[in-house]
Order: sequence, then structure tokens, then C-alpha cells
Amino acid sequence: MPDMLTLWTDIKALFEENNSKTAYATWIETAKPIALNGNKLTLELPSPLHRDYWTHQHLDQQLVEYAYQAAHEDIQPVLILEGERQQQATLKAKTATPGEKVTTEPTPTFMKETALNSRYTFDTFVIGKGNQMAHAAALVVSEEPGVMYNPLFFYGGVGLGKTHLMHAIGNKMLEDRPDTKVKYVTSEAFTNDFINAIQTRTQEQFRQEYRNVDLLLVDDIQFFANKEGTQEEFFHTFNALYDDGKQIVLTSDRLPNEIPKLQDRLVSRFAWGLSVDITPPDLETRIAILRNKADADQIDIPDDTLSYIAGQIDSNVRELEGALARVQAYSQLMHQPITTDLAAEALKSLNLANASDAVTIPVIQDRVANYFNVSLKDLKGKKRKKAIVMPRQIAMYLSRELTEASLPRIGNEFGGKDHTTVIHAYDKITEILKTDAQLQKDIDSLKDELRR
Ligand SMILES: Nc1ncnc2c1ncn2[C@@H]1O[C@H](COP(=O)(O)OP(=O)(O)OP(=O)(O)O)[C@@H](O)[C@H]1O
Repeated sequence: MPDMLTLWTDIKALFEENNSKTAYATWIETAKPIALNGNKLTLELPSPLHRDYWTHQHLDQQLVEYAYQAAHEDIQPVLILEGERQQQATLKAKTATPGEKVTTEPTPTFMKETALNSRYTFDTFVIGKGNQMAHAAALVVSEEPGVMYNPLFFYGGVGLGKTHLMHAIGNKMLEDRPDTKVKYVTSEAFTNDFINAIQTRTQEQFRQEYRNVDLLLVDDIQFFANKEGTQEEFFHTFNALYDDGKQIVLTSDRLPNEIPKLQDRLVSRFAWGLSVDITPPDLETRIAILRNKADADQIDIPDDTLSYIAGQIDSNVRELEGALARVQAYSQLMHQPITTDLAAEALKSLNLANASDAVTIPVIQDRVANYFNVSLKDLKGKKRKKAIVMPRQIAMYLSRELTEASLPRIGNEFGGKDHTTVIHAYDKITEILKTDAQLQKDIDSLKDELRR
């Protein structure tokens, strides 16, 4: 990403080329670049009339094209007026530590709404084998925050209810004690707030906002990987809250010690409390989740149709909910009640769409085995010979890169290996790829072959 002024100069040149002199002078030269924050370029315009013109005449869309032309970046313009400037934090294109990027819009004050989703409660959470323990721990924490399990750490694949449980704790605490201070952030939002605080010299305010809460919920902390400055700050936030007996709840797609470059002192602190994993729901739980959702959304759907859908989608709950929504939309579109036949029809196009362009794990295994001349049995087996281990790790890497499969599922397809083995393989290949030209070639040609 070029710096803001270079980018703006390049964009302006393209506007100049493609507009009359007067138009350019009136609309473009009067715009002032204020901040480049992640991919958001904030422009200050002199009057509401200017802003109307920009949007009605699609100058903002032109800007997106020109930015792409000039810098190959997907820039999103944010148009503000002169008076609004004070409310926006003035940002310099500076980062906290190398490699850390601001990815969302700056927030001059850090304490946003608690932003808890009111739908994510204990009442709407269906308990099954894979999440039973996580649910129980969440309930305990919501009733006695800061006492039993601190921090509480949920880990597991995508869309399995980690965020839901986390919000449920917050919602319950607020219900029981409305004056409780709850803060929910994703690890990325934490990072952004922190960088913003440095840039606007409001670190003290940042600390106050984060350390003055009764419950801090930080989602997806795997994105703290490699972010040293943020980790340092989070370490202090954690200590301050912990020492005060305040509850901390964290989620991640993997265990702390599997997060690359997560400081040891954080890893060990996260282990002070309780870590619980959430695994994919079994069929009964999936049916119960669908029944709950259908009732909540007042969707009229027979039990056998729910079982059918639950049988089709076994990876994660988000996809399960997506399938139900799809069936409902299809029934509305066709003006027909929901039946199993209709559900099959609605999901068929989904499966077809997937089948035609998606690569599957067995196909990847087959091609990789061929490519490296090892047997499929060995590829999925346990032999530790280098000539087999490497292709196996490459196949796992490609499965993660090219399919939507969850880590546990990939592990499962490789002879029932643990998801941590898949993470290890993925990280290892990623690391070697940085320096090994031959491996890069191998992976590229495998990818080409698989996409054909
Ligand atoms: N046991 C459950 N009962 C009811 N709904 C569930 C359950 N598990 C997950 N869901 C729903 O599935 C969707 C995805 O869950 P959620 O966002 O909590 O997943 P996640 O584990 O945090 O995933 P990610 O890692 O992608 O953030 C949400 O709409 C959530 O309400």
C-alpha cells in the first residue's frame, strides 16, 4: 500500500485525465485526503453539496477504480465534511509495530456499544455433546464472574458457537446486574483501537476503557499472532483485569500454544483458567438447532425435512442455519410449502454449485499422492518417513487452502488425525514456502492441476 499522499496524487492524476478542467477543479481539487486507514481513504469535502455531487455522480466509484488502477488496492472512500473532522481521529499512516495494519475505521473513542447480539443467549443455545462442557463453563462464569474459571477460553472450528456462548455470558450478566460493564471486541478491533490510541496519543484513555470493565470478551485471538505490540498491551490489560478479579473470556480457532508467535507469558496466563473445546454437533444436536431456529423464525417445516437438512450439512452450525434460510427462501420464491422434496431441490443447486467448482479433500489427496509417487494409504497413514510426511503435510496444506473444510474435518479425512496435526502441517509448509523455491513450484503446479 502506498502512503496516503502518493495514492491521492496518483488518483487525482487519473481524475484529471478523465474530467474537464472545471469539473476537476471544482470537485476533485477541493477534496482533502485526511486519513488512510487500512483500505479506507477518508476525504474531506467542503460542503454537503460537494458530498451529494460525489455520490450522485459516482465520483466515489470512480475513485475506487482509479485507486485500483494506480495502486492495485481495493480502496474504500469515506467522505466527510469539514465540520465533521473534529469527530474523526486524525490519523497518520503509521503503525504500532511493523506488520500491524489498521483494518477498520478509526474510532476516536474506544468504548463503543457493548455490541452484544441479543439473540445470542443461553436460551437460544442448544446443548449437545460437542458443546456441553463449554456451555456449562459459560454458565458458571456468568453467575460467578472472576471466581472459578479466569480466563475462560473457548477454542474450536469456525461456526460452532464460540461467539454465541461468549455473548450469552455478557447478556446474562447484564440481565442479572444491569450496571455490569461488559466489553466485547474481536482481537482485530482491539488491535485497531490500540493503534488508534498510539496515533492519537490517547493511550491513557484506551487503558481506562479496557481496564474499567467487569467482563472483557475478546473474540478470535488467533489474530494476535505475530502482533507484538498488541500482545504487549493485551498482556497489561489482562493483568490489570485479572488482578482486579474481573472476568476475561477469550475465543480462538486453536489452543494458545498453537497460535504462531504468541508470547509465552500470554500462553501461560491463558492456561491459568479453563480451556474448553467445542466440536461439531452430532446429528441430533443439529436437528435440535434447526428446530429451535425454525421456531424462532416462525418457519413452518416438518420434522422429517429438518432431519433431512441436518443430514446434508454436517460441518458447522453457521452453514446449517444458512441451509435452512436457503430452503425458506426457495419455498417463498416457488410459493410452495416446505417439504423434504422442496428442501432437496433447494439444496441441490447449492451442492451442484459446490461440486462443480470446489476441490474436495479426496481429490487433493489423490493428486498429491500421484505427484509425489506415494500410495494413498501412506498419505493418510501414520508413517513418519520424510518422503511420506512431506507430501502428507502438503496435502493437508492444500486441503486448508483450497477447501472450506474445518480443521477437524481435514484431520478426519487423513486417517482420523487431530486438528492440531493439521495446523502444524499448515504452519510448517507455510514457513518452508517462504524460502524454498522448489516447494513453491510443486505447490503451484498442484494448485494448477487441481483447479483445472
Ligand atoms: N449450539 C448452538 N445452538 C444454537 N445456535 C448455535 C449453536 N452453535 C452455533 N450456533 C449458531 O451458529 C452461528 C455461528 O456461531 P458462532 O458465530 O458463535 O460461531 P464461532 O464458533 O464463533 O465461529 P467463528 O470462529 O467463525 O467466529 C450463530 O448464528 C450461532 O447462533
